[in-house]
Amino acid sequence: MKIPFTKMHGLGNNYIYIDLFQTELPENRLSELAINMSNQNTGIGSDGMILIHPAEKADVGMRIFNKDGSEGMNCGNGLRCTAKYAYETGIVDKKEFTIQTKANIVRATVKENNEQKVNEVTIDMGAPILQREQIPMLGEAGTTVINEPFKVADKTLHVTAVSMGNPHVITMVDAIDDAPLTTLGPVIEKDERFPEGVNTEFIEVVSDEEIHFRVWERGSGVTEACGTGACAAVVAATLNKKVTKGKKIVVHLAGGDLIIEWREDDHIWMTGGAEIIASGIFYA
Ligand SMILES: N[C@@H](CCC[C@H](N)C(=O)O)C(=O)O
Repeated sequence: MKIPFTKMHGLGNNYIYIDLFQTELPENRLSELAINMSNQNTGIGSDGMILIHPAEKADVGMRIFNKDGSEGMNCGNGLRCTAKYAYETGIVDKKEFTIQTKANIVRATVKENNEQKVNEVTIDMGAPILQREQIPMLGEAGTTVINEPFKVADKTLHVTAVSMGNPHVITMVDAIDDAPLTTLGPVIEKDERFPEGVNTEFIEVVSDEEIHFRVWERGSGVTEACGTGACAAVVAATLNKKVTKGKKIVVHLAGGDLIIEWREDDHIWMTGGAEIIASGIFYA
């Protein structure tokens, strides 16, 4: 099989994008394709694979597969790249349009530079989900998980759990560089209290408008950035009274900055860049 692809990144969180408006892929090989394309030695090398496809209820659809072949429900950086691709290739012919993911339908707004290239995308990501059983996380149904003691390995963390359509567990630390990302990230990802696995974030809240952020992603490990994670981090910081709802927060990720705003109507808005790296043919 010869598969045309475009590799794109949002703050270094990089995926192989396949345009299903142009190409067909067999459903039963998607997971294997994601694993093979993501391999940096025998594939293209990436954090996973994203399919851009026609959607029934939105202008365009997006599906995300992690590096290990598992399918995610949502991807913030992927949404901004999908928006850029859809606008620049003419899949959509307006600057505000909708994108359907497995989790929900979001609204994207693209901004162009002088060369008619999209250099900034804002997404209304919708409202966060806080009910424990909807994250999902084991424990008493109907409760929320805010600064809850969580024993893991020989440590007790205090975690806040948020779903942005995909599950996130956030721990606040005093110094981001000392966060136990690579030691506890893989352990928490597979912890049985998260029956569907979890994306693990450590954050250092610097002020009412600034957060440092590092992530261990479910299915992909350490990545440079996670858009849904940055949204979840701002929700967690707000619930823990470290930042104020309604303010624009700069989230510093390893690959760059995102502006996140949790508005009074409960919707979270994410603004940041999206870049094309390369395009070509993958021989599967
Ligand atoms: N990098 C993404 C999230 C990708 C999916 C995640 N690993 C999951 O399995 O939930 C983002 O930018 O949000």
